[in-house]
Amino acid sequence: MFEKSTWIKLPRNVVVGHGVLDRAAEAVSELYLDGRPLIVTSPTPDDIAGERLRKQFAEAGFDPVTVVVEEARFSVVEEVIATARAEEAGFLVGLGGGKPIDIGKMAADELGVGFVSVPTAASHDGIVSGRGSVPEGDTRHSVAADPPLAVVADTEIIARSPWRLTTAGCADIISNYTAVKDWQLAHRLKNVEYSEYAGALSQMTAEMLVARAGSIKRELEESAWVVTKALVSSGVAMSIADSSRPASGAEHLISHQLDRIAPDPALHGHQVGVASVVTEYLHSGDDGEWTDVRDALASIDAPTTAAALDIDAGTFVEAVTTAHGIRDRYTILGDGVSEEAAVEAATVTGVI
Ligand SMILES: NC(=O)C1=CN([C@@H]2O[C@H](COP(=O)(O)OP(=O)(O)OC[C@H]3O[C@@H](n4cnc5c(N)ncnc54)[C@H](OP(=O)(O)O)[C@@H]3O)[C@@H](O)[C@H]2O)C=CC1
Ligand SMILES: O=C(CO)COP(=O)(O)O
Ligand SMILES: [Zn+2]
Repeated sequence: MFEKSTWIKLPRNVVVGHGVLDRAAEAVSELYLDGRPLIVTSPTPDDIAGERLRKQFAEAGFDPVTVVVEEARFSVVEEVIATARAEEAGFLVGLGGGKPIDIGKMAADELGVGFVSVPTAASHDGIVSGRGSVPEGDTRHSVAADPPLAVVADTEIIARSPWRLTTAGCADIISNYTAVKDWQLAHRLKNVEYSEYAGALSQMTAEMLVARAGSIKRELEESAWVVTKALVSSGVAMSIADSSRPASGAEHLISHQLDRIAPDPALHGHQVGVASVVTEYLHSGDDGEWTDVRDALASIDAPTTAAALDIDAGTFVEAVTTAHGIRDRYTILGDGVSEEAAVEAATVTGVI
């Protein structure tokens, strides 16, 4: 008897482009959400776009309220939930980078209300995905949450955000190459469920971004367009898989571990990018494709070494040798990479 079933949760309206912030109320109106919006933002995005969003919602009859968050912590998620209840918010809008978007997404999920993502930076695929991540204690990797009902990504605003945030978003996408390899490996060795559609979409997203690396330049708004579309596509792959597997393998485990042990971790996308050079080497060896991953990162101006992350060699190697233990996710790290092997891989690839 055929017993398979699937339930794919996707954003309904994805609006990307120059000046689309002014269409946020229109995108939200189409969702038939009830009640007032609580805008969850952080100081800089609030300065850049808060007033424009509030005015627009007010003119559309939405009566918005705002909460400004400064840190990504569970206690802040609880504070946002309390504010949403006190203000009788009907839905939440995350305005900013990954921090306010994740907090808004997780609070909305807990409250059982709709969530709309309005990214002002394209720093990783969490701005469109059904994952929430708060860097606290042992839960550094993400937890499932409903994906945004709508994503409104204004490339004019994103293009003006710090360049390193955009290159981090690109590197998060480039890491999909090794994430898919890890997923396929886990499928072969551990019978982990694998989705051909999600795997192919994730890999193609990385390939398309690399093919368009020539358009990814500091001064071009097209960079914001290319990376945001790729982040949406990667988010869809995760939604199809109902897991972050298509976009998160061993390179993400290493980055999550760096977040725990490095005195001053770098941006998520930059860390996963550098780690994927090493995990690609572990997958395919000396003559393998690690140089392609490194060159792809270099082509979009992302770091390719631990030093460029401002992380010392010892800390990087420690992350590689201990990352397998932080999550029940089989990858090329297996049940642990020895220190010698980690040093060898990181040295041959020029990461340390
Ligand atoms: N859900 C997921 O799958 C993932 C989630 N994450 C989470 O995302 C967060 C990191 O994301 P990231 O985007 O780097 O974090 P932030 O939201 O902290 O943004 C990074 C910085 O950029 C500033 N900023 C945002 N937009 C603009 C803009 N347009 N112009 C100028 N400055 C701007 C922010 O200002 P300000 O200081 O005012 O906020 C902040 O200082 C972490 O909390 C991490 O846990 C990371 C990876 C995956
Ligand atoms: O960052 C992500 C995908 O790019 C989310 O992955 P995690 O589930 O490892 O947090
Ligand atoms: Zn990521």
